[in-house]
Amino acid sequence: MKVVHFGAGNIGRGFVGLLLHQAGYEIVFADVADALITALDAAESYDVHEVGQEPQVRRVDNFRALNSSTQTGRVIAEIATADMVTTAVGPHILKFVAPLVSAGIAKRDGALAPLQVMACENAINATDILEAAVLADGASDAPAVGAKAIFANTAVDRIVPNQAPGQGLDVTVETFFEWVIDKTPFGDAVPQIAGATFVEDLGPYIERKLFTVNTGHASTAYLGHAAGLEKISEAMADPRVFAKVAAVLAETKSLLVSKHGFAEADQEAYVQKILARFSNEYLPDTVVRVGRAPLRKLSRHERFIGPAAELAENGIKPVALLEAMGAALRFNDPEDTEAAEMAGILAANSSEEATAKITGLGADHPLFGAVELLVKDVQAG
Ligand SMILES: NC(=O)c1ccc[n+]([C@@H]2O[C@H](COP(=O)([O-])OP(=O)(O)OC[C@H]3O[C@@H](n4cnc5c(N)ncnc54)[C@H](O)[C@@H]3O)[C@@H](O)[C@H]2O)c1
Ligand SMILES: O=P(O)(O)OC[C@@H](O)[C@@H](O)[C@H](O)[C@H](O)CO
Repeated sequence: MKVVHFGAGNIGRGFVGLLLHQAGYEIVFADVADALITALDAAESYDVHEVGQEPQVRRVDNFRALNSSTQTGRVIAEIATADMVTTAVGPHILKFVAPLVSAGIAKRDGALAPLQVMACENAINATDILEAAVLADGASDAPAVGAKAIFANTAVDRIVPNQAPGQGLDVTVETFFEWVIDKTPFGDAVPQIAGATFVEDLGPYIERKLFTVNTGHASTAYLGHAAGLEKISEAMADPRVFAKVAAVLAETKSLLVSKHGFAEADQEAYVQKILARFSNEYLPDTVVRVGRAPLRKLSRHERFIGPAAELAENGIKPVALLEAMGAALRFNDPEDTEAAEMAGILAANSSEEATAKITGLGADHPLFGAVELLVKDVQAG
């Protein structure tokens, strides 16, 4: 069995690559970072260091690596004969990967079993985004794509920080992981991946993950950054940040319990587990990594506006979420291009225009006025 995996970064090597290796797949990593691809292709193996309680080291081998910007023909040929394509590149990058997936599907022998495509990104239904881009590419018409490939949404959860310089290809990760995959597109050909969970209705799991793990994580990052802290575990050790993050997760918990029918006690246990994961002091994770790309994180259906808008629609003011969003609007990591873009939007627009541009909310939405007040506050300096 062979998988072509786009994105040989943190989650690509430290989670998707590891689980698919353990499931017996040969991995062809495809990435645009030339030094990384050269090193991976020359290596026999790399190690995944799981840190925290019950630490482990796991070895990954049986892989090759290709540069997906300079070796496109070879990447397409690999996809044409692969069993699976996965991605971990970032939701905004899927449109750049799609033409290669589309060409690989077009080249595929119709007698082969359908290619199984899964985008492993932090976004609601990321695989649907990739599928839409593959269809828009037009190398094959929709019935031909439908006959030769199946697309399954997934929710992936494992904290993988940026890796220390000098660590080579090895990856440090937390011990916890969860990979939930929509079972319905696979029919009788559900892949055997130890550790992955296949479910009939993925929607609640994706929202639970994004609006608990990622909402809480981003809140920790922005509130920690505002407090002058560098590491996520340091932010969690600050009682004021911790209390605010816990309050954010109490708000999203109330939404998730009422919307999806998760048992209150189960969701509370999930929240407590996540707070402990953020506090893992063996994990060298930083507020700038977790806070990266604030415009993406503040967009309409993402981890802040998504749950806060639904709470407001239900007549509930999301107080703690709004405080975390205020910190997000002030995120000013000089290395982050979206932070600079956000500062430009805040400087060049009225509060109403900036609120609409950053959040995608309509001026008549019940959350709009409260977010506009945050925007005004940031604009006032
Ligand atoms: N790191 C985590 O804790 C974590 C956990 C769950 C999900 N995710 C999600 O996984 C995705 C990747 O995150 P990450 O932390 O691994 O980021 P990363 O920056 O470590 O890795 C992304 C990789 O994609 C590569 N890339 C960029 N453009 C590409 C292109 N056009 N073609 C092929 N490769 C390309 C980059 O060179 C990089 O190696 C994101 O959607 C993220 O939200 C991350
Ligand atoms: O990857 P992002 O930028 O969407 O979010 C940053 C972190 O919250 C994220 O990478 C988490 O570490 C991960 O989602 C845990 O499963």
